[in-house]
Amino acid sequence: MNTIIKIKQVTVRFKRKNALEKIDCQINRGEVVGLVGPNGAGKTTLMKTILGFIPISAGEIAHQQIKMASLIEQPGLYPFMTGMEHLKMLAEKQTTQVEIDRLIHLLDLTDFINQKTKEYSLGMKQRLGIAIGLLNNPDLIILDEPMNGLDPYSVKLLKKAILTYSETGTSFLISSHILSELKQIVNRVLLMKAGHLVENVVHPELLEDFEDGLLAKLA
Ligand SMILES: Nc1ncnc2c1ncn2[C@@H]1O[C@H](COP(=O)(O)OP(=O)(O)OP(=O)(O)O)[C@@H](O)[C@H]1O
Repeated sequence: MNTIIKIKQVTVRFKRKNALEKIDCQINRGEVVGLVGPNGAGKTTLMKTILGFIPISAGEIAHQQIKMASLIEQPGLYPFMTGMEHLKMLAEKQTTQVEIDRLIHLLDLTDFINQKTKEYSLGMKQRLGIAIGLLNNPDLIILDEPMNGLDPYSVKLLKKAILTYSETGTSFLISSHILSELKQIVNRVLLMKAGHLVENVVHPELLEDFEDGLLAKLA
């Protein structure tokens, strides 16, 4: 298995509190990893630390030269630019119009892609944000609560996009409060509580059987 990032004994300390406590985990190429835990568990801190936005207090994050993308909170969009203008502006040289059109189709952005983003609903912004994240074929994309505020159709599109891209080698780290929300798409689930990784569920197809026990661990 091709590991693209390895988190070794990572601790993050904010003032007097450890938000992450000796976290050990890894993400493999093409893997969809869920990160589940209650409020304050440390999910966002772990994601921001992997992205290099938060300094590590102890431990190490090792990775090869990989391209990372993220969607944490709401996407930063320019209100007076259209969705298409965003995609064209942010596309790297090697990203073709065919790839842009594929993303527009996959996330069903066609009807509003030429509208200014100030006219977008929350769900439309989120779908465009995910398209932007996937735009330049990152090795790893980190999505913090991407299903928050999405209607069932948008959730379905997002899940399809995740599965499509993971099949061609993109890895995903996706956080959620809700274990069941991730069931159909993840290869593995990391459970976090109070800054600790409490479980690494390698057979998410068994989540159903163990869900009550796992939820009890998070309570
Ligand atoms: N910049 C910061 N300064 C001080 N403490 C922080 C900071 N950011 C996060 N924390 C603390 O670190 C802990 C983990 O927070 P984090 O946002 O990572 O949790 P989370 O699992 O993403 O929670 P939620 O599901 O509510 O988003 C919390 O106790 C939080 O108060």
